[in-house]
Amino acid sequence: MRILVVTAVAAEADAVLGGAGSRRIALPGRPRPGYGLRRQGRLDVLAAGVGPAAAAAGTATALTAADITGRPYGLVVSAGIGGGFAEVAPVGSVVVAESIAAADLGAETPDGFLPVTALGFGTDAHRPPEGLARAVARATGAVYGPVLTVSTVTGTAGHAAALAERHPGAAAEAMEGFGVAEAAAAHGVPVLEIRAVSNPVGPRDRAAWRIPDALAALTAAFAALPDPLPGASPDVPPALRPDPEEEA
Ligand SMILES: O=C(O)c1cccc(C(=O)CC[C@H]2O[C@@H](n3cnc4c(=O)[nH]cnc43)[C@H](O)[C@@H]2O)c1
Repeated sequence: MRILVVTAVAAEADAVLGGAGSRRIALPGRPRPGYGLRRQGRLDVLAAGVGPAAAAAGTATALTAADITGRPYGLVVSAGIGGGFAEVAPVGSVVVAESIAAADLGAETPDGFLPVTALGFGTDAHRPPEGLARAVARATGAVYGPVLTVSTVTGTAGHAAALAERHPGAAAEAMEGFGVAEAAAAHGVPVLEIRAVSNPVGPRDRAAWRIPDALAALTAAFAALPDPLPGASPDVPPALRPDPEEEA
């Protein structure tokens, strides 16, 4: 099964590839310097940029290109470093997402935050295949819990507490997972999110981020992935995929 791994920056893509050789693959469009797609074995690793919009654009481009060339992906993985909710996922730990939630997509009201679904629109969370996500968490020694996608890194204890209250059991936050998951869902491809914790979610202290340690944990997690992944769907060319409308 071909797997598309989407990171924000090149350092995270390097960590996923773990220092082993990779081949650069051309994608349609004009990726900015430092961003692009590299292939190593069953993994294609794309550094697509920071934030959910860049992540969705890059992921959708790679999925469409793969479909057109008749070599579709069977799984998409959003991967990188992230903030950890200290009680659940300390710095240096790895988190595999039970759910991928758009934590700041919605409206602020005098009575608090309303998710986009409460406004009558769209989706506010994607759920990775449970058996697969749990198996990956077991194999990598990761925490299995909700991962939040935010467009603004949390910088106060108060906001961290509000997020934890709205998302019981929240393990980590990062800035791309929901964008990757939206693109994967539009293509009918399952999604996972794997985050290595570089900093606690809370009061901003950029100097305390443990980025090298988190990148090393990300490398170890990808090295520990089972091959083949248990329960992952085999490649199915898009023309042969069931039409969900017909199935309903
Ligand atoms: O400066 C470096 O060497 C470096 C290496 C790898 C990654 C970075 C980044 O700054 C990546 C930004 C990326 O990190 C995620 N992230 C990390 N911590 C948090 C957080 O507390 N809240 C939200 N996002 C976080 C995020 O996904 C960004 O894309 C630098």
